[in-house]
Amino acid sequence: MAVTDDAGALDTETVLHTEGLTKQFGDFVAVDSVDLEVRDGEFRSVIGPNGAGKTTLFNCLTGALRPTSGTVRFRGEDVTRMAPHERVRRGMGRSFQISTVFGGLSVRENVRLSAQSVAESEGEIGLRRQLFTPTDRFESVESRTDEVLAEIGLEDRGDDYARNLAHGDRRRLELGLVLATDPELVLLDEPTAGMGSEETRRTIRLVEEVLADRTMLLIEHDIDLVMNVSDRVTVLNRGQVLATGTPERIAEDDDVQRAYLGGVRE
Ligand SMILES: Nc1ncnc2c1ncn2[C@@H]1O[C@H](COP(=O)(O)OP(=O)(O)OP(=O)(O)O)[C@@H](O)[C@H]1O
Repeated sequence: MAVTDDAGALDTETVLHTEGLTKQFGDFVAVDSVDLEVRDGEFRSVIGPNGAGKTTLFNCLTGALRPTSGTVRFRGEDVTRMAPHERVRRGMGRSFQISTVFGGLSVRENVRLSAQSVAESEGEIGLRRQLFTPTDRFESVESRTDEVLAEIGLEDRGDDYARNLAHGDRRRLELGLVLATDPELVLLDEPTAGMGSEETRRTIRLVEEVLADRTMLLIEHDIDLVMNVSDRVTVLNRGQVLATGTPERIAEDDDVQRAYLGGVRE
């Protein structure tokens, strides 16, 4: 029987909540009435076979795509029709399969640009911080940049061109760009796409290490990879939520076994 931990589970504070989220391309329903509820501090993975609708769902969450119907709420606020940068400013940080690092800029400049994108102006941290977290933890974009460089372990590489970073360090920098926006919720779309198995494991460890204290929604193709790091796993199949539950329950779920593990994967 399918596990459905999401249903009505609003006991802990909800960070991200989708209801009936649907995206059609013509007659084809890529994301089909998805209800998701991600709780404060949770590490949630969304997995599914090729074509399940994971990236389309991700794009509806970030605002890159407008859903056909349904809602996306962040901290209770309806963000369904909000532009991507507005969501980032509210605390929905995201990272894509495609690198957003500028090779011709220094490591520091890359991080600073990202920090600045959520700041109203130099020396001032953005809307969300002013509204919700009156703290002097980050006095300026510069101090935020320093902090991020330390968090990702690249403080000694700040002046190097990003293009000169080794692959692993580049991954660190990519996560740093997300961190620089000080996200409350981190949305990651297949951060290990195109990697070999060892590098994949290293990257997932890095995600855990760097982003451990944030609420996470990780889109991932590889079911095995997310089992050790996730609090809960949501399985998508043909655009629909097949099951949501702890990794242990998902591993035992018959529907998941059939749809996902039963040879649908490449
Ligand atoms: N812009 C588009 N126009 C038409 N169909 C699309 C479009 N984008 C995605 N699709 C279709 O929607 C379905 C879901 O695609 P999506 O990329 O979201 O799946 P996925 O789970 O991320 O797959 P993968 O693991 O292969 O990346 C696929 O059948 C895809 O062909």
